[in-house]
Amino acid sequence: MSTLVSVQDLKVHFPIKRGIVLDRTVGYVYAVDGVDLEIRKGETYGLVGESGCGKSTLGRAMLRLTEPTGGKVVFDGTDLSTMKGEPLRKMRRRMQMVFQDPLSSLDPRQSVESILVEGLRAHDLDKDKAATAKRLRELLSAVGLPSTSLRKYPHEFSGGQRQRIGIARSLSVNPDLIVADEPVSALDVSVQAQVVNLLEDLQVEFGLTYLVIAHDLAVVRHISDRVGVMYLGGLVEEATSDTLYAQPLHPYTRALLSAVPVPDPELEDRRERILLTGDLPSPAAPPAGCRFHTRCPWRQPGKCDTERPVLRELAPGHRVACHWAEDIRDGKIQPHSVEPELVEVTDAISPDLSAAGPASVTEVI
Ligand SMILES: Nc1ncnc2c1ncn2[C@@H]1O[C@H](COP(=O)(O)OP(=O)(O)OP(=O)(O)O)[C@@H](O)[C@H]1O
Repeated sequence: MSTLVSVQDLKVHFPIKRGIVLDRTVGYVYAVDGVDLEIRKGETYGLVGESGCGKSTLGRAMLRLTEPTGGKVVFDGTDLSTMKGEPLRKMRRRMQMVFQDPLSSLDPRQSVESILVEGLRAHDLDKDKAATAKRLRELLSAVGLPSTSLRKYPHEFSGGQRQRIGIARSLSVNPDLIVADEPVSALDVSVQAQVVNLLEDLQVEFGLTYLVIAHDLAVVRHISDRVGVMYLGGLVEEATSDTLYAQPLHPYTRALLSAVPVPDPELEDRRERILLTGDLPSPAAPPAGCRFHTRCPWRQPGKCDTERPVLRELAPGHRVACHWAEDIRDGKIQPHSVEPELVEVTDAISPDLSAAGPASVTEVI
């Protein structure tokens, strides 16, 4: 499979401003801090991690909806980082986004017809009236809604139906890539599977490539060919879905998966449970060395707190950013309890960090 998107050392650092006219930069939120990944044509790449680890920012920076601070995004052979104006707008047609909350991403004052036509108009695809009308009917039928929906407004639909409208809108311009940011987490569990199945059917029908962002490991496992795990702005592990769930190697991935119950009672009894201590550090003051070392049950004396591990390939297609991944895999080192470290936050940057977290351990396990 050839590569559709290549992300190289991507960084998004949001400045923390102070002063009466916010003219002083007193620090940065390192939301995405050096991510390398590739998404292949036709695949579904799942991105998981705790709230605030930078998943949405990475997705938005890939589409240049958020301006990267550094690094490159190459889309189908073209470097997006240097594109501007009309060429960038044209390229955007090929990359669309589906959002978490369909109610807030659809304008309540617009009918479904005008929501869909607006998407087409943005890319000059609404010139022929008859062709547009036909396209709208096709789109609704593709997402399983009747053509009578065109005259209705978002509030007249259920959550699942609204998400179908959001999906139809993103499909309207014939994209190659869809970034779906928590596409089912705002929906009732009973309709989540229907929307996931719809996304899968549409992928086959229209030859789509997906980046699915989710905190729910079960959703990601079900839908993804490959999965990347993020922690504090960096990718810590990446593998095929089956490998990642069967043999997680990074301590953080192990902790995340150890929190997921297994339906088989015998396996459930034997399930490894790793309790992470301490809060997720602030992305404005990430720990030195390995970002996970302050909470890592496998942490060793030496380089964990001084040297940031690179993402390296341990087996074909299985990349891990941990100094001790082989020893963990071979059972040469065992988890131990971790004393939570006090992370110093200076007064200059602390008040604004409420938006940046912290997330408590209970969100992980
Ligand atoms: N526009 C912005 N300005 C400043 N900080 C931001 C901005 N957008 C995101 N952040 C911060 O960047 C970090 C990463 O946020 P992001 O939304 O990408 O994480 P996430 O993993 O998608 O979390 P969630 O699932 O809660 O959305 C957070 O600390 C967030 O507060």
